[in-house]
Amino acid sequence: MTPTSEITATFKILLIGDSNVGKSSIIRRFTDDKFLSPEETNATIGVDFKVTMYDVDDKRYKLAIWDTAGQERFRTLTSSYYRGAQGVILAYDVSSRETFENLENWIEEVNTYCPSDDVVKMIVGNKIDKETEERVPRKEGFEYARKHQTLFLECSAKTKVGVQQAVEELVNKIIDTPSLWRKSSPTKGTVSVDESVTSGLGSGCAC
Ligand SMILES: Nc1nc2c(ncn2[C@@H]2O[C@H](COP(=O)(O)OP(=O)(O)OP(=O)(O)O)[C@@H](O)[C@H]2O)c(=O)[nH]1
Repeated sequence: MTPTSEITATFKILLIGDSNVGKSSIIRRFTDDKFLSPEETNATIGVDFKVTMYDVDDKRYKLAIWDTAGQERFRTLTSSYYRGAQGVILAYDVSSRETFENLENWIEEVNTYCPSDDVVKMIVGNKIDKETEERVPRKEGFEYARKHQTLFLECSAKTKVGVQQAVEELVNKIIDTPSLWRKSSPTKGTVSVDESVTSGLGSGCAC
């Protein structure tokens, strides 16, 4: 595939979920194919984001993936995180039932800030490499996602399993739902993007 350098659209994707479930690690694995050891990771403060390209069907999409703090005290300006987002990944840690149960609060937050028709949601159970008897069964995660009409996948940022698939499945769903991102642009014949996506980029740290 030789995608043109023209960007068809920019998508804003948000990762939310309890502290320590591995949101930053999922993003780092997806964008840099790296995993940092526990000693090397720090809690996210406020919000951070990474920008990466996604090529599919000879088209190029720009992904701005926002990494939000799980810790309440580091969460500020919550409503602005959601502005202009087309996709939200709600992450939990399969080895921590508490983080799974707290999805209820995160779903509520998404529903408060994003009308359900405006955003594609995906629930992701991370850390499947961890062997623990308390593991939240895959079936339970799947059923929960079905109840809330979201996509669902399990993954491990550590071993890489499922990470790329999770992000790509979400993005493909956004691409397949043009009403989420297309603004009519009859004269140019190209897609323009909600300006709040790109204006949000200016306020973050592109590290
Ligand atoms: N075993 C295992 N550990 C992981 C995995 N993903 C992340 N971790 C570890 O879990 C810890 C938390 O990871 P982070 O990516 O910082 O978690 P976070 O959700 O971004 O945390 P906040 O920034 O506080 O919201 C770190 O010690 C990571 O090394 C995984 O897939 N498997």
